Amino acid sequence: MSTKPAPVAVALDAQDLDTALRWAEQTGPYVSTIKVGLELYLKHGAQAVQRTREASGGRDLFLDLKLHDIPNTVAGAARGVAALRPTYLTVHASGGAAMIRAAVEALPQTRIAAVTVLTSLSEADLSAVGLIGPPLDAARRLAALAVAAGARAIVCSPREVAAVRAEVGPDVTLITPGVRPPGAAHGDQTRVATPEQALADGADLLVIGRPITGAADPAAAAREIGAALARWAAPGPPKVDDPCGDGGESARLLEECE
Ligand SMILES: O=C(O)c1cc(=O)[nH]c(=O)n1[C@@H]1O[C@H](COP(=O)(O)O)[C@@H](O)[C@H]1O
Repeated sequence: MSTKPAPVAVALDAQDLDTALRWAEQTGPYVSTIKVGLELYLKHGAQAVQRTREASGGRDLFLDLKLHDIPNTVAGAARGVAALRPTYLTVHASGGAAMIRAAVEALPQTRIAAVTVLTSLSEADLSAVGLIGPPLDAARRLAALAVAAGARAIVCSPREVAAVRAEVGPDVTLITPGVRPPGAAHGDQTRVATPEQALADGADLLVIGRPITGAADPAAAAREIGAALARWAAPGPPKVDDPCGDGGESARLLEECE
């Protein structure tokens, strides 16, 4: 059993601070990072960040505020959270180059992470909002734009991470939500893959919420995911789980065996 923190950001998506604190404490030993997002931050603010970080044992902080506004406002918002010293802060890449650069310049010690195409959106959802074509094309285009504007991290679906890696090179941190262990419910996520596949395709950090926090025992769930990733990283086959039980033929994407 591995107890080394896995490259996982556990999403503490709760409105109840005690619940978030419990999750942070339970999962902290097994994950590298805690993610505080809109649900917790808007209800409890900076104290939720400080307290969950403490409860996690001082894990890295991924502050997921998905800023998306004019450059001046985003710069001000980024400066407003500077005291929290987040490792990562998210902005929407579709806010454009000037907005991304404003965040980067406002918070030079933080890796500004540009969100490309939300993992909940299908190709049909995208075309309904006027983005015609496969999500992969938009993700690649937005990632290139964001990195050129100074973003040092990109958030994308694990389905697109290999193409995004090819686009932005080795030095950018690639973060993938939409990660589901074999058999886990997808919920509102559409473009998903397994933790092992996401790493195999080049992800540096996996964002995982409900498969951990929705488990009867979040500590055990986080530990199990970490152990599976450690097994995967160990030398020798097999390298990718076989959730379909077909010898790996359709192991690449979970939906192919559902
Ligand atoms: O920026 C994010 O973290 C993010 C981007 C994205 O495209 N999709 C996405 O699900 N997320 C976040 O990742 C987490 C995923 O949670 P689960 O679906 O419960 O694993 C949530 O906190 C989302 O806000």
